[in-house]
Amino acid sequence: MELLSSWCYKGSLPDSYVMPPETRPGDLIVPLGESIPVIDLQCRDRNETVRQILKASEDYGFFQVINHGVSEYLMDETMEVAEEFHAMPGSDKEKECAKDPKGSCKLYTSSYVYPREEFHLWRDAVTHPCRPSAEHIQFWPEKPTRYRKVVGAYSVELWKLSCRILEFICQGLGLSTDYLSNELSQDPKIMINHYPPCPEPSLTLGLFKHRDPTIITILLQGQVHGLQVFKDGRWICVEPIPHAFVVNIGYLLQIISNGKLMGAEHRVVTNSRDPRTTISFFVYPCDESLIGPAKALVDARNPAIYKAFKFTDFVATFILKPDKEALKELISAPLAPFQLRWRKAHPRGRALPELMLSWLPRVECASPGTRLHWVLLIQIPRWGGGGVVGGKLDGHLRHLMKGASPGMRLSHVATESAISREGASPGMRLPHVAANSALTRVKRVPGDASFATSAERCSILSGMDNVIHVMIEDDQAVRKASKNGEDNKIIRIAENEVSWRQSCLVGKIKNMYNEDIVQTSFSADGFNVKVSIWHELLVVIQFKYESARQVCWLNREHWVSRWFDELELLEGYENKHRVKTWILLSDVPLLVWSESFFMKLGSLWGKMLLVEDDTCNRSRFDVARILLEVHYASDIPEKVSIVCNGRLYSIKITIEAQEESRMFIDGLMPGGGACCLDVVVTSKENLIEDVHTTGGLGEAEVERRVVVDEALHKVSIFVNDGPKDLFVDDSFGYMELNRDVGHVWKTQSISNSSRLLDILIDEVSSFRRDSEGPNSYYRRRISVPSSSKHIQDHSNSQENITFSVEKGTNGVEINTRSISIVPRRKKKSSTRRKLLQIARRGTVDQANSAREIIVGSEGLQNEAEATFSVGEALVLYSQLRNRRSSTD
Ligand SMILES: O=C(O)CCC(=O)C(=O)O
Ligand SMILES: [Fe+2]
Repeated sequence: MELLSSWCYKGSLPDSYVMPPETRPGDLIVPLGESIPVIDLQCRDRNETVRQILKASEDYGFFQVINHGVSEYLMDETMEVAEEFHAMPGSDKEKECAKDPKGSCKLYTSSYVYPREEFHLWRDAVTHPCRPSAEHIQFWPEKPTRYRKVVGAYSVELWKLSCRILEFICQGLGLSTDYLSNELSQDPKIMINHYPPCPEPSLTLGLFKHRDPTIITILLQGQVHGLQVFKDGRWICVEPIPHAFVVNIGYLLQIISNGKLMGAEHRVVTNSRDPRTTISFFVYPCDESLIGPAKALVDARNPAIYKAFKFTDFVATFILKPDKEALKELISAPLAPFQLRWRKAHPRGRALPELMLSWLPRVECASPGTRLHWVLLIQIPRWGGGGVVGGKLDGHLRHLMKGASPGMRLSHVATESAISREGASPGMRLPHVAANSALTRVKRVPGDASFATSAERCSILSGMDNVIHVMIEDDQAVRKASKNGEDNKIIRIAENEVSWRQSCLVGKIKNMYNEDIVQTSFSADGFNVKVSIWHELLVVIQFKYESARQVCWLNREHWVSRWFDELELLEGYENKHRVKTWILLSDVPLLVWSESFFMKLGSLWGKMLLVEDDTCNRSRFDVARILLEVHYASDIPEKVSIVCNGRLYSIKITIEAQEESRMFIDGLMPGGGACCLDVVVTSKENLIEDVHTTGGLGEAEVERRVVVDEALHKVSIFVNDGPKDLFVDDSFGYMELNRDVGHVWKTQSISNSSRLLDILIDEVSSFRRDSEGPNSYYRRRISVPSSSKHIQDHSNSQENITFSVEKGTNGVEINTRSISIVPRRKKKSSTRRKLLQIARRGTVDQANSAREIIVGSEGLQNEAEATFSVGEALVLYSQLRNRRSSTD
């Protein structure tokens, strides 16, 4: 093995240096533009430095440091010595590097394994350990004569610099600052690389694309270009900056950080003009050190993706005898079966979600910006029968499912492709999939399986977290990958499996319609479409052909104005769609209680909009409230763990309210979650006083709410109460009433077989005391544009319906009607909760010239009951009307 620098100046590039085409640098002009971050270590604000370093380490795995404290004179001197060393005759270099019988100082060309190499690299290198210097310096070269002195001083300075940078990184990761200041970083080595000018730089490389097998590497790269970093499929040049150091995260730190930091891949290209000499300071662990993800960075949501191993074993498989399979075996954590997250609230109905487990892997797609969501449904035989529904299951996925947990049975896997509907028949005891896999909905039938308690489910689901990567690839790649039996952490989806999205639109149906109506109307217009529910207020409209979608899209004005509030192409919509969500955080340690903490925390899952005043002002510590904008409320975990001062704290997260969510008339969210009104509290004092006099609620239970929006939201309420025949489809009494009164309520049935109705009430109004005394009562006010004629018509009623006249809030006397209802039988369990929810919601007062209907109930002491009564009132009213028309 002859050193490159001994012969390279004569002649052309030998064949053994010509790389295979896919490895060659080819066009050597790598576009400038993006560059790796440059960080000033003299910055006074330590936290800012930490932030910059962490961000660069996450985004690039590379950064440059300036004002790092190492003397420029020493840097220059060391570079001179390095160049002088490589300029010496080969025989001298060999002699200078052979002083240690154990071979600690190594001189080689290309790589350690030159004789076994298929292709050689265009470089020479010398490397030796440098700490503790007393132990090693005796084996270092003595020529050039100042080698030991200068490189010795340089090693000391670089050691100090590396310790500083490691402390910054530890702090940024949330580890103790000395987490890496032990055997993990105690065995640094110097390597001096030399890349002579190369006759054919486009055909060969100075170093292959690689990750350093280090904790970090600090490189002095001199003035000659050559180093390139691979990011997002492109090569980025690392610009030489005079007297800066290039720092990169090594593979080992990637593992210790459990993948949070990136051990970025890089390579060295050569050039035909200038020799290039660089000095790497590799921060290595001691041989026997155990490497593995830091415990503090691992939890249920971030399961360990690596396992612990001995550094020597790593060196053996990564450097000495590179073997990808063996390396993977050595470092990869065993696969947990799959990641499951249980979605608490089903968007469409209370009874539906109970068995629904949503599986929302972190997704990596081939095309940036696309995001796939998977919903996975598991049926557990104990809780309901049923078989496997939808057979077309990705092989990898099926494999993953095996052994999920004894007793579990896979019933249904839905991807975004409409694959799994077949086989499901109405009435089947099948949980319902809707949220993320609109096309797989199976209609629920009353009397579905009885469901397990949440505690049972949670215990089954615990310990099953793992992250699955989903990729979209063309068919060929899929076939190839499955032949190779590739890592089943990656699920490959053939491009054609997702191309159906190109024939879809996504829309928000106007409140008075439902998906069945829209589907019928599309058919009437000659479009063969399938309309499926997606998220809470959205539908996906799938056309048979992309061209049909095109036609509809071009005519969208027409469609939108008739049926939809919004209509969009499906592709890309997922990333755009966002919902506002209030989040309650309980058990927050006081140690971290600050606005900035909450801002940071919320930003983990979406865009932080607001930290509630009470939280900022520390008016209460039992719970903190923040408002977030997220893609999916299900992106928010149920629990988050934070480490502070070395202690682990668990913060409980409750999704409290969601913009424009629907809720049942009893104040419950479909699915049993909390309700979601955004309303303005006009006066806290009033509210408290009012509530006091009802005798039902204590002051402490009344809570001020923050206004989300200037405008008051429309509120949708589901009514699931009332005589069956009146609550079917559009034929029930409400519609009648609405038409007469002037579209007071827009109604919507959810499904043909269901008695759930959706009533949109334009405005929710205040608790209002109408009179003093024992018979005082509170009313719920609903503003509607009503016809006074109609009201007059019915101003005398039997059946407990009475009408009265009141002053409008704008001072104009208008006709209003009060429907008094006999109080319902007292509701048991949830009444108090409802009451609290309503009470918290507070009052709304809005100047409104509209006529008003007040629905209250004498003797009723809470608005929840009154709310219930809306339905009842309407039923009574429509009965009354029916009777009247039959007597007419
Ligand atoms: O010489 C360079 O620019 C980079 C050297 C390098 O990547 C290494 O030594 O691992
Ligand atoms: Fe490297």
